[in-house]
Amino acid sequence: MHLYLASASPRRAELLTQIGVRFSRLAFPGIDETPIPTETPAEYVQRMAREKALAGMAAMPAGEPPGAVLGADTSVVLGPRILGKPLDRDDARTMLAALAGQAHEVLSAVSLALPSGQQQTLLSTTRVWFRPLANDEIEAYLDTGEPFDKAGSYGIQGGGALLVEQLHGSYSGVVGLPLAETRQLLHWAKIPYWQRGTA
Ligand SMILES: Cc1cn([C@H]2C[C@H](O)[C@@H](COP(=O)(O)OP(=O)(O)OP(=O)(O)O)O2)c(=O)[nH]c1=O
Repeated sequence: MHLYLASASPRRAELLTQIGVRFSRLAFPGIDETPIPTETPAEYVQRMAREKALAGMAAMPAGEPPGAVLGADTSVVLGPRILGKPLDRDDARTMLAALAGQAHEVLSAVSLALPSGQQQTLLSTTRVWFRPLANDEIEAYLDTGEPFDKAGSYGIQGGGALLVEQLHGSYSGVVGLPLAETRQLLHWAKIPYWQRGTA
């Protein structure tokens, strides 16, 4: 069965390519990412991943071969707060100052929808420890431009690696696509990985 990736994130496409999966990217209209006040962060990221996969399925252009659609969502959670992508530099600064010297959780959900209507969603939780950060370091990191399209305002796969002291969980989950869980979903749908010639 063909696989479609319902994501605009270049990181998710790179991670799928890394594990040797053949797929096409699907352009789909954004979904409403507003949290429901009563849902937990774990419920929120799983709902987002599920809805992205379903929106991708609904937006599949007529004439395309039927296939499975993968969607994913990543949020940074600090205490009761869900930190999404920053609105602007001030917002990114506030997030980084809050994360400095603390542990937080990165929740990453991945969801696979099949043409039959079946769908499975899995969640990965990773604990990340940031070292303490001086204000001028936060400004210097903001100057790299890296924080602005990333949940929690950092990218562990880039210069943000220097903010992190320790991690317990899934590195790929922090980057945006938890690969152990993704492999389980691919296996469930009998979609092959470790294919040659995808990288
Ligand atoms: C914490 C962290 C997040 N991120 C990124 C992963 C996601 O792309 C982004 C979180 O936003 P998401 O809303 O999960 O995804 P997205 O809008 O980028 O892409 P999509 O089209 O699939 O909805 O933050 C990193 O790249 N590195 C990190 O260390």
